[in-house]
Amino acid sequence: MVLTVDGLRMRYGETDVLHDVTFDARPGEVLALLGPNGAGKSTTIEILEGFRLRSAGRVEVLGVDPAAADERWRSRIGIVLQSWRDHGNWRVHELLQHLGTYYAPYSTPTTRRPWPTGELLDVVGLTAAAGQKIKTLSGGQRRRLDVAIGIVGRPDVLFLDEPTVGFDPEARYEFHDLVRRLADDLGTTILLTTHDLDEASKLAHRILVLAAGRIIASGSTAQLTRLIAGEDDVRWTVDGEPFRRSTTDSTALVRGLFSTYGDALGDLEVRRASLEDAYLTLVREHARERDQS
Ligand SMILES: Nc1ncnc2c1ncn2[C@@H]1O[C@H](COP(=O)(O)OP(=O)(O)OP(=O)(O)O)[C@@H](O)[C@H]1O
Repeated sequence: MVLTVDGLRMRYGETDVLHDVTFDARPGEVLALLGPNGAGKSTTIEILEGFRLRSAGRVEVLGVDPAAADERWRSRIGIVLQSWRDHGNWRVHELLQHLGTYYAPYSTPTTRRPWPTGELLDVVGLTAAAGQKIKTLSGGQRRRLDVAIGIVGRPDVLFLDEPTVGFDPEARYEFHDLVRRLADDLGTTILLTTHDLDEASKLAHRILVLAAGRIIASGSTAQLTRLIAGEDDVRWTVDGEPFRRSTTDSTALVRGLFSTYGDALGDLEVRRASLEDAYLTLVREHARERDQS
């Protein structure tokens, strides 16, 4: 396993913000951590990055406890922080070239470090902005630079905290493509947090839903949507009069409608349950249970 998290707990002062969080990740797996504000996503990711000391539990990243990790371990970890604000007067390619030098001693025959600047600029779509000063970049270009900084050392594990905030649709599409290539072609294991359910659904092999410091569900998009009963929303008209029903078996319902109404049936619409429905149901049910206990 590339990531192993077992019984992770985190307490700030008197408040427990992570209770018994357990999950793992295989090489090349993309995991998305979803959850409402304050659920503990950033805290979890910061513990895995070695930036926060946990209160209890076992955590291993590439077989090493991040709390006791050395520079060699750090050279294999990529982190995309919220936004790079330093070095405004540096040019994009200069900064990447400079940061890349830190990784050179950790190059191996199988993983050449750092990523050559020209290739990296191309991969993140910043070739045209290579000579620009960082302070002149647009918000989206800055975010692409953040991603480039995160992967300049060709990490084995990449942590992305809300990576596409502020991206336009094209930048988002390209970023998704990049994440998929990192995972599929290079075997990079990726843990990302996002509030964008569509993003989680497109990118992640597995989604972990975190609510109030606990993982309340995990699985692929299809598995999570299947967890929720009474999901599909079916609408139709009979002689112009509208009807609507929720059902777990829309195929059987539609078959019945055709046999009962034949040609009088119109405007048939079946809306499959989405990850959003599943997510909202899970989080609301969990909040209700907590309020009752
Ligand atoms: N340094 C800190 N000291 C005390 N409490 C903190 C600290 N950092 C975070 N918290 C609390 O821990 C809880 C989890 O916060 P965290 O930032 O991990 O959530 P999150 O899921 O990333 O939220 P968001 O979606 O809003 O980014 C919150 O209740 C937050 O107020």
